[in-house]
Amino acid sequence: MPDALRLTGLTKAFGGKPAVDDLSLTVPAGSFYGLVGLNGAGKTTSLSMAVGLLRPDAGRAEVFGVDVWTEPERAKELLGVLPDSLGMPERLTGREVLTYLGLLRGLDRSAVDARAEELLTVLELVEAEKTLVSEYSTGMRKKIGLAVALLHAPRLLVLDEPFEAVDPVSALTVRRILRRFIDGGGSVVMSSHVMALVEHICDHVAVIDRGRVAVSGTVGEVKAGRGLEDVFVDLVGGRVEGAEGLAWLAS
Ligand SMILES: Nc1ncnc2c1ncn2[C@@H]1O[C@H](COP(=O)(O)OP(=O)(O)OP(=O)(O)O)[C@@H](O)[C@H]1O
Repeated sequence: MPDALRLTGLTKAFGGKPAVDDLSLTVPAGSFYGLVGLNGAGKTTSLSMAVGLLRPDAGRAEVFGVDVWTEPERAKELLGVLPDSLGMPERLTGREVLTYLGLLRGLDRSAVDARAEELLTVLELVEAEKTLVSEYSTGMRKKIGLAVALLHAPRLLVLDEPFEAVDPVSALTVRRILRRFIDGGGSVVMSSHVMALVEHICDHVAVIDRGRVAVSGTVGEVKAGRGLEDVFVDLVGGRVEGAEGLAWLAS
């Protein structure tokens, strides 16, 4: 079986400043892959190029062997995406968003209705289903975004910080949903800043540093008997200044 995601030499600069620099990464089918890195390391830019939301300056992105840029329609059938900033139809309710996007993706009405019902229930958005998306909290937006990503039963989920701002109970639900998705043959790539979470739920991890892959592999290989946080800080944290200044805070 082809790899779920294969990124080869992805490169992107903004205003001449490299954000992603010749980044290559392979996500095996069936894996739960975590991407970690400091703020501004290039995770969102890489994931956006990986799913066809941002055109790379150079490099390729393939989903199950399908090139995201030359065969976008085929690739998008295989992909479920939770982007960093959700461009949602703000004047629709959560249910309306699911119905609208489900029909747009070619699902028939009864399938859309049944799946929307189930997703809203499982993600505990039933109370909010009459509320316009513009009035959703940050965590609710993440959850409806995840529902949108799952709606057409993709084979690969690409999730930019899916747990950010999600309450602990919902986080557990999302973890269960993702686990079930993997157990059913799906593959997941997600970015996160929470090392403990990545260590616990992912089987593969890549540390992104200044637009490149600093290290990647199975979580066991990357950790090499240590904690993921220690490995991460050793790899990318050494140049960070401490908080020795700020003496005025103690006054
Ligand atoms: N649209 C843009 N215009 C200009 N610069 C950008 C743009 N998008 C990203 N960058 C820059 O590219 C670099 C990588 O940003 P990116 O958002 O990919 O990092 P990240 O690893 O996702 O960070 P975070 O963990 O804070 O979300 C940063 O220096 C950022 O300022």
